Parts: sequence; structure tokens; C-alpha cells
Amino acid sequence: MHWTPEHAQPLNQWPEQHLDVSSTTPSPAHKLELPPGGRQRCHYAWAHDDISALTASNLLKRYAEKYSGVLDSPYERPALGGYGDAAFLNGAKGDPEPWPGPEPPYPLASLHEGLPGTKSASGGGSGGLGGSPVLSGNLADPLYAGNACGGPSAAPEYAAGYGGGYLAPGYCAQTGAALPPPPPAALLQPPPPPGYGPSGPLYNYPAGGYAAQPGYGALPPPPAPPPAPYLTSGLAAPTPLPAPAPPRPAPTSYSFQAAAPGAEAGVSLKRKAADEGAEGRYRKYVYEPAKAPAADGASYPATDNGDCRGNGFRPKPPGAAEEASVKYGGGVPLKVLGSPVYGPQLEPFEKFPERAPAPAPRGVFGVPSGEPPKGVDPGALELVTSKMVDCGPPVQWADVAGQGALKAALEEELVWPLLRPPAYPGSPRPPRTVLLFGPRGAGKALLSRCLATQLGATLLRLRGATLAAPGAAEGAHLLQAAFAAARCRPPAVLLISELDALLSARDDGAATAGALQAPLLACLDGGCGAGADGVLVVGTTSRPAALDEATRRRFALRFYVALPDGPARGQILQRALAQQGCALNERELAALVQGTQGFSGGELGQLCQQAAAGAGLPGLQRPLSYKDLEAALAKVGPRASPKDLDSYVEWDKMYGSGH
Ligand SMILES: Nc1ncnc2c1ncn2[C@@H]1O[C@H](COP(=O)(O)OP(=O)(O)OP(=O)(O)O)[C@@H](O)[C@H]1O
Ligand SMILES: [Mg+2]
Repeated sequence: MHWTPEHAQPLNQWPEQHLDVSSTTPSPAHKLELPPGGRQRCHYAWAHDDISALTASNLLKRYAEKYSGVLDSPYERPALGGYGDAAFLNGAKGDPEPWPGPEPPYPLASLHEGLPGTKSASGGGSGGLGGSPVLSGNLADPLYAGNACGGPSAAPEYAAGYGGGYLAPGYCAQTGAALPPPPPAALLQPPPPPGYGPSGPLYNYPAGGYAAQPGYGALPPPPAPPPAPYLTSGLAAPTPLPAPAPPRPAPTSYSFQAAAPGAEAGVSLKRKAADEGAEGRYRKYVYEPAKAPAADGASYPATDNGDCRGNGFRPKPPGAAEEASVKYGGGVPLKVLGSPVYGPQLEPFEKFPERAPAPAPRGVFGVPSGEPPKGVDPGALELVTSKMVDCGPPVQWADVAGQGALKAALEEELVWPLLRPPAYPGSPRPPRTVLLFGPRGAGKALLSRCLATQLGATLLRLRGATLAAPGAAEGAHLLQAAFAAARCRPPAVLLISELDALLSARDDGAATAGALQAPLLACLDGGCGAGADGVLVVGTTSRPAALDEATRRRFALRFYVALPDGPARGQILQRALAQQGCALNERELAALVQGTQGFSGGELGQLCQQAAAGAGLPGLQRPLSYKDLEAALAKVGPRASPKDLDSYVEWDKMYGSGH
């Protein structure tokens, strides 16, 4: 055989190589490369391949013995075949006593016959020792391929067979003395209870029958015992159970898990679906035709009928669908009744002009549920109650165009936890403060109104600039009164827009601004009732960089309200133009959407107003045309520069909650 370097394989691959022993001519290269001493010890892989069959057999035998010694050190290996499989299964591999296995020791004399390459009955196959017809019958089954305890593994060095039968996965080299002897069989298998022994009767009913189990009285009565002919001979017929106890009263509260089944996983899926815009279970966040509402008209078919008042926010009461129908369409049935389907359907946008007069303040605002806190100016409280309560029409999720991911995040992280707070002890409190930041007119106030609607809460609106205008003392009184009013009338959403106007870092250097920061922080800390159950504080700003760290930290959640994307702009424009009696065709609308890139929702509304004003149509004698809008585009443009938008994104990355 001609020797080539590819024969120089490590020993662990050796059995897989074909070993041709037909040639007796030694390779001169081998002789030159191999050191004269230590060849046998260190250079197994370089052993001659031109050797006789007898030499090969002897060599294999010797290597096998050597490796068995290396492997077993310091573990003292018992005689081959000393362990049966049961020894490993019982964890008695360290038992110094030889296990009385039924199999005889492995016949070492036939080891080499199993090696591939030997021109023997094994046929030079790939089975290694395990493939030997002689050994395969003697090897323990199954073969353990490796050592999972991090020690030297048997698998690479004794490929497919050798030693594999001795090393179980997880087997660590250790002395047998370190292991305790196996416990007596009586301990391993406790005796069965009386009456359940192998020789005992099958059933062992107590003589007087079973006593009624407390707490299961509401279960239906058990079936009558089978008639005597069907009972096993010798088996005592069970005594019927006594009459069931009166049913326990239904629980008045429900746990978080019960109230929102699969909330955790479902929510994540929903967010994922919203992010990806993929077809998922929560397709309401992507553009699609409206789905049929739930049978009861509820946004989310809750499995519970409970009314969670843990934090003052309540889920929608039954019959909300009818109420919503009256509110929105004046009796006209709506396609989506309280269902937050964020699709391109126009119905939700058309319902604004048709809305019935503003309903009476929702929640329990009209009936104070709490005492006004001491130290609050009664005049300021009266002012807040009469002037700052938002009585506008409710805003559903579908009324906010676009912002799918943000709406999903608000609902998941704010609305659901507030409506259904976790009931288990030690669970984190739902967030009570949220900051919405983004360009002017992006829809921060609209989203706040939507939050109030979803929570069934009263909305109190404060403007930072208005608070800062009259003077520091009066502004502070108003601020405290607003928080107090919210606390007195839960559930309530307190919206403080232009939050930056209250803080010291103002560009215009308003004198009172800085003075309002301390009262604001005190109120946000709970001093004015912000931490009370049933009060959610929403701060909005278009200058998030003006917020110092103290203020920023007070808002548990911080969400970026971005400018509307193309489809959202199309929706807002359609709705605004429909109010002015203008209907653009598809091409014109697409062109308008294209031309209004970078516009906020507020600016799109201004564009339509400008178009109407430019056309000189105060009374709308003729419908607006595309040309009017083109002309208005020359006058109204986006206010936020790309640099501003970048700074929002940066701030969001640093301090935002992400969505
Ligand atoms: N995504 C939207 N869908 C429908 N209407 C929108 C949307 N975004 C904004 N609008 C409309 O634009 C107008 C301005 O919105 P809003 O007052 O909520 O903006 P804002 O972010 O609070 O602005 P500011 O920073 O000036 O307070 C509102 O009439 C609102 O209805
Ligand atoms: Mg606003």
C-alpha cells in the first residue's frame, strides 16, 4: 500500500479509516518522520499501516488495554461485564460489589475482529467493535456514546463501540468508595397503603362511606353505585354520599389570569402582529375592513362578568353597545361598536358630524365620590370642575388614524392593566403616569381623549401655558385643584398638555414657569392625589428635551407620537374633506397624500381649512376641488423639520418606552 499523509489521522478517527494491511512494505516517510522513541506512546496515528495482520491485531489489543487504563483513572474499573444496564439505571455504578449480571465478561480476544478494515466477517464496516458479530451480542444495549459530565468523553476516542458500553451519559469518574451503598429495597419501594397490596381487594371503601368533602358541595351528586351483580365478588358496595352541602356563593372578584385569559402571551402576540402588520389574531391594528363586532358589542369579549374596581377604572358595562349607538350615530347602527378596529374604514370618521350633543359627564364625576382634600382652594376647585372638564365626544381607537403600534402599546401597557389590575399579591401596580411626546398636531391630545374613553374616565384638561400665564401662586393653586378634582371623581384622566411650559428650561424664559415645577412634581408624587386609584395623569409635550430628569422620571411610560404615515394622512384628509363636502378621486387623493409628507394631523386639518378659505367658500356654495387644495399647499406646510424629527427619535431611543 502506498502511504499518503491523509493516513495520518488522530486515533479517534482511526477506526473509521480503512486500514489496509495487505502490504508489508513500510513507508520510508514514516520512518523518517517518526521519532525513534515514544512512537508507541504518543504517535498512535503515525503507526505503520504496512504491517501484518497479526501485528495489527496485537497493536490493537495493546492500545485497547492502554486506553482502558487512561479512561478509568482514577476510577477503578471493575471487570468487563461487571455492570449490567441496571447498575447505571439504579445509580449504583460506584458499587464496589460486582453486580451479578447475567452476561459473561466481554471476550477481549475478539476485539480486533470488530474493527473495520480487518478482512474478517465484520466486512470492514463502519460499526467498529459494536459492529462485530461476536461483540454485538455481548455489548450492553444501548451503547452510551458520550460522557455528559465534562470529563473525557468516551465517544471521540473510542468511536462507536469501545468503552461505550461502560460509560453512561452523565457518568463522572469517581471512586466507588465515594458512593453510598444502595439503599435496601424496602426503602426504594415503600409499602403500599393497607388495602392496596397486590393480594388485597381492589377497592377498600370505608365502612360508613366517604364523608362529604368541604368545598365541593356544589358538585352534582355522584352516580348511584352499580347494582350488586356487577360488583366484583368480595367487594363491598360503596355507601352513597350524603346530600350535598348548599352551593357556595360565587366569588365577587376575579383574578387577573381569569379576567384576561392569555393576557401575557396574547398581548405579546398582538404586539408582534401589530409591529409586523402580519396576519394574526389581532388584525385590528392593521388596515383591514371592519370586523363584525362581538355579540355583546364589547371591545374584548371578556370571560368574566365581574366589575373590577381595584383601581377605580372599570371595564365597559353591559349594554355599552346600545349606549355607544345612541352617542355616535343618533340611532344609526355603527359597524364597529366599541371595537378598536384600526382599519381604513370611513365610518368612524364620518360619525363626528352626526354626533348627538355631548353626553352628560361620564363616570361618577357628577356625584363626587371623595372629599376634597384639605388645603385645596375651593375657588380653584370650582374653576377646574366647571371649566376644565372635557365634555367632547368619546374617541375610539378607530378614530385615531394610523399609530397602530402606539395604540397597541397604550392599550397593552396602560388600559388593560388599569381596567384589570393583577390580583395576585406583590404584583406591580399599573402605571399611573404617561408622557406622550412628538411634533405639534401629531395627535397627542386626541390619544389622551381616546384613553379616557377606553377607561370610561372623566377627562380633565390643563394647558401648561395657561397655568403658567396668570402667576406662579395662582398656577400652583390651579394645578393642585386639578389633581384634587381628579382624585375626588375617579376614574379620571388628567391631561396636562404643553408640559414643558411648566418647567424652568423654557426658551422664552417665562418667569412663572420654573416656579410651577415644584408643585407639579409634588402632585405627580402623589401629594395631590396623583397616585390615587382611578387617576391617570397624561402629560404631553412637543419639546421633550426641555424636561429635566426629575420630571421625566415621574412618568412611568413615555411614548413617541410620530407624524402620520401615508395611509393615515389619506384617512385624515378624507375625513376633513368630507366635512367640507369635497370628494377627491383616487388619483387626486394619492397625489395629495404624496404632497403632504411631513404634515401632522393638525396641519392637514389646517390645509383643508385654508383651501376652503382660499376658494372663498365660507358657506361652501361649491365643493372644494383638488386645485383649491393645491393652492393651499403653497401656504400651509409642515412645521417640524427633519432635524426636529430626528431629535424626537433620538430622545425616544434614550428615554422612550418604545412601541
Ligand atoms: N392620527 C390622527 N387621526 C385623526 N386625527 C388626528 C390625528 N392626529 C391629529 N389629528 C387631528 O389633528 C388635530 C390636532 O391633534 P392634537 O391636538 O391631538 O395634536 P397634539 O399632538 O396634541 O398637538 P399639540 O402638540 O399642539 O398639543 C386634532 O383635530 C386631531 O383630531
Ligand atoms: Mg395637544
